Amino acid sequence: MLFTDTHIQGLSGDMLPDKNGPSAMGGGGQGGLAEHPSVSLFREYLRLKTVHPEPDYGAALRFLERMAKELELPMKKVEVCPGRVVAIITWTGTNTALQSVLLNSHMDVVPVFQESWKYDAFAAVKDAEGNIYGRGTQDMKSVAIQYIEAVRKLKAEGKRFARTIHLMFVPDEEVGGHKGMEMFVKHPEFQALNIGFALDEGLANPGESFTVFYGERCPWWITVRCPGSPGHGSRFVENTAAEKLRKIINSFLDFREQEKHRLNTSECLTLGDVTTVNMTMVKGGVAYNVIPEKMDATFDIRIPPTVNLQEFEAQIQRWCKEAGEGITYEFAQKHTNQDLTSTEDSNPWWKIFSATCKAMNMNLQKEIFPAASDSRFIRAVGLPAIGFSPMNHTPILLHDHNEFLNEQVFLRGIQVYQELLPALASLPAQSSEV
Ligand code: MET
Ligand SMILES: [Zn+2]
Ligand SMILES: [Zn+2]
Repeated sequence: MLFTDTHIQGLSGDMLPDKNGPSAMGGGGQGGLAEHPSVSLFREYLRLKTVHPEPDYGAALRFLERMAKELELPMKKVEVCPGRVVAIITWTGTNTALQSVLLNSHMDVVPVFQESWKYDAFAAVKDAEGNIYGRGTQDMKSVAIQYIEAVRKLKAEGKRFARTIHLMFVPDEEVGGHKGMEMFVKHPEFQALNIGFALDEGLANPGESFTVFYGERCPWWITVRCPGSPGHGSRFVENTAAEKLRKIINSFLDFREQEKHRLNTSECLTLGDVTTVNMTMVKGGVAYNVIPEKMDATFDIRIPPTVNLQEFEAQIQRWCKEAGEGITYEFAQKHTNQDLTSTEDSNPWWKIFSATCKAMNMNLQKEIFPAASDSRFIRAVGLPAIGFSPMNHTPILLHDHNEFLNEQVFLRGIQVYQELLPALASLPAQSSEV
């Protein structure tokens, strides 16, 4: 469906919460048309520097407090560890005995290489086509604002649903979630939310379809350490670290080549169905003419749910053994839960989610999420979760230079949640709940 100017204006008119609401934050717009207040709000959130390595979570939390106030909903803050706060805005349902719907988003974003960007990555510049540039436009500040704006609209219409809806904003997803969702799912406050189903981030789709994710690859971040004999750089020293490192790199990257070939020669495979391996750091050495006593290589490996993880680790052990004496490895990230969320009609949450999308003429492509999101921690505690960011006709640019999202695609996403939330939050009581 396409927006017309009238339609956008119509939406904006009744979405103005008050004079001090997001409309006051305005920011131009094209061709003399006032910018939609939801777009202005999105751009404001993009300008908050929640970027690693030192995200300004304070700014994000102040922003969210303001949102909760505007929505007239309570916001709870749970400090999972020092300086790491999870914020939850709750719209309580009429039947609190029922399980709730979780709308999750992370507040943090990854760093940028500013020299390679067309615009300041934290200025949220909008070009003449309505493309909004900024770190987090796709990953995933858009989704956070879409949740908020959909709830704002539904509340303004006087709606109320049986099930409670929680809007959750978590820190540190981009650095592994250890001080964020991984900790929070074990917290009593998480249990207390009584969640039945979760939505979290997905990926853009360049075509007309929308991609939805029912599982994820397991991220393994591994550093392999190769010890060796030191000596003068002019000699043929035996047992050097570099010789071992070369074999390690060859084993890992040969496997990378095989998997790449498998993906490229099979029509039915997507990135989420094969194992990727990338060497992301190499360390070692002190001087030109000193053979070092150790060298390290770090790999980012993503393993699909179909792979046997014990066998995969045994393969890594063989590679290390074959490369020489004394090689060790350690993990900075080793997720092992391979649970999937059912996309059969026997899963009532999936059934209502997919039927609601279908009713909006949205075509869904089901895939395994090739990267990792906080959904993996939600699934690991036994809850169903779907990764979904309503962005079609959009190139996949997360973590990339010039990440952008078009304002019309963004606004359409709010309408998508305006349909999805009532459907999910009105799902009748299930036999497991009574
Ligand atoms: C492995 S932790 C997740 C960080 C980020 N979302 C990624 O996929 O790289
Ligand atoms: Zn993300
Ligand atoms: Zn990311």
